[in-house]
Amino acid sequence: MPIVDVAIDRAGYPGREGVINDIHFAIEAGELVGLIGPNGAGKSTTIKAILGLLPDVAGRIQFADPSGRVAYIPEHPVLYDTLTLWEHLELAASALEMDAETFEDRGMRLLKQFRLTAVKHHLPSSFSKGMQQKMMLIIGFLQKPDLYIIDEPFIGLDPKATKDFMNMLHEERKRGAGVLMSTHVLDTAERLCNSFVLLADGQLVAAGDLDAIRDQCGMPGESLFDCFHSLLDLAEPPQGGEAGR
Ligand SMILES: Nc1ncnc2c1ncn2[C@@H]1O[C@H](COP(=O)(O)OP(=O)(O)OP(=O)(O)O)[C@@H](O)[C@H]1O
Repeated sequence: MPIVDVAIDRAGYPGREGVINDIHFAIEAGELVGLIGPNGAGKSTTIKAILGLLPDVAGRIQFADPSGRVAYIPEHPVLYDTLTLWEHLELAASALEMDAETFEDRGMRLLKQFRLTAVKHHLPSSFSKGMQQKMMLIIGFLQKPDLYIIDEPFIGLDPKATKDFMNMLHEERKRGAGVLMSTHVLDTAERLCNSFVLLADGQLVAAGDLDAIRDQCGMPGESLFDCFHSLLDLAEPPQGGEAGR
């Protein structure tokens, strides 16, 4: 059984119930699934549905281990103005009921890997965007979860940090963790993800590995970027002007 089997028939918000419809996919152990789609396609709504944050979800979201851990790393950092970086990690560790020795060891190692040891006792509210994002990633890695759900990790990270982050994620996948990662950076997604879920206008447009996506748009050998745009054109014919008539 996959780490999570997502079968959302319909989900949305109070007063806007059908934002996403018929979104079905699974995340297997060790998989990195890219959640791709234009602005407003329903990526964050899908993530919220999986996390159980929406009041009404028609369908079924089934975890292999219902008591397993899910680490959600949001696109926008969540910071406490008066806590230092290390205190943020301590807060996360205490919520996870992690023992002090494991926390100290893992926390220090992650600070080193993300090159933040020197600012351990600084306030993250004074950090750059990328440094704040690294802190959120560290909090995610601290948990060693069964499933990572990561919302757009690449925008704030510099190339070195991106590489370090991907290496760490690779190690976690070898351990058996699954990853769902929403991103607009399609060339990076093409290199890293072994499977894709393409959304447009709240619907699943295509899903599977790159070859399956290529088959679905009839473009063998093409890039994810080109397949994605071809599928979007099919899903949403141009509107207005001559083309829309
Ligand atoms: N809290 C909310 N209440 C009502 N509608 C919402 C809410 N959040 C999002 N929506 C609507 O749901 C639709 C999908 O939005 P969502 O945030 O899931 O898209 P997205 O694919 O994550 O977009 P982006 O790439 O811009 O982050 C949009 O039409 C948006 O206006």
